[in-house]
Amino acid sequence: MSDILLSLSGVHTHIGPYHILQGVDLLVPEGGVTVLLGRNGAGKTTTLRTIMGLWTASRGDIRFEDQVITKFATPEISRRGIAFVPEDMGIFTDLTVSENMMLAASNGPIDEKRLSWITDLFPPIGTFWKSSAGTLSGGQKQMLSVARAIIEPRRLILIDEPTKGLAPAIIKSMTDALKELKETDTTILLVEQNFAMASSIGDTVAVMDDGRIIHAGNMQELVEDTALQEKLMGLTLEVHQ
Ligand SMILES: Nc1ncnc2c1ncn2[C@@H]1O[C@H](COP(=O)(O)OP(=O)(O)OP(=O)(O)O)[C@@H](O)[C@H]1O
Repeated sequence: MSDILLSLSGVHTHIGPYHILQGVDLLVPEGGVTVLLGRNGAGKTTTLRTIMGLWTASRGDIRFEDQVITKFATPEISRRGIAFVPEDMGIFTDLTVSENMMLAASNGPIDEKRLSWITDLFPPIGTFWKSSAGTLSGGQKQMLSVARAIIEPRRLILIDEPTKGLAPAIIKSMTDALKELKETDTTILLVEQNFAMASSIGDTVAVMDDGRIIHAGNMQELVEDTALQEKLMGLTLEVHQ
């Protein structure tokens, strides 16, 4: 079995008076892609935000590598090598693509070799380097958002629905880029509702509903087990095939 890079055990998160995560148990093995599936409102984004310290778990433990990080502040979590690509992409639309990238590089100047790898991965980053990020298409903004997150090497990247609202050709470019990223030392925890995309890239899968994980296992097993798919799909998943 692979080593576990990140684990959540019995994690509860309250947002104001609302009890959103109700005992999340999740294991993210080191290397490859873990996909988090589930219907709208299941708690996927809240799970990512809780890992990142943007919400603080009211109960339970989050362990990253050999440390409990549950109560760490977001900058500390980020320093340990976890990056977050939020659903709204979090880019600065008034700044140029290059300024967006420079601001994302917290350890000083951008490493040229890494930047050239990133522009190979996402060609629009190079093409529109001097353009305002606000003028990019939805797919290009999404690419910029992922590019910012990986401007420095990361141990783990949390990506929230990177294909939402994108055209099929752009979904393919994004999927190809994430496949290449997963061949590096970066582990990916991906929230994705597009099962065709999720199953083409995922190694392990967890399905959420009502603030809990209701299924966890190998992605290939879920792909082959149509009865289980139907049971989970009926409950939670949108299938785009
Ligand atoms: N800031 C907030 N204040 C109050 N309730 C919230 C807040 N953020 C999320 N929630 C609620 O928490 C629940 C889980 O939301 P979350 O965004 O984690 O779900 P999700 O699985 O990511 O769904 P989606 O695919 O729609 O983003 C929902 O019922 C949502 O309304």
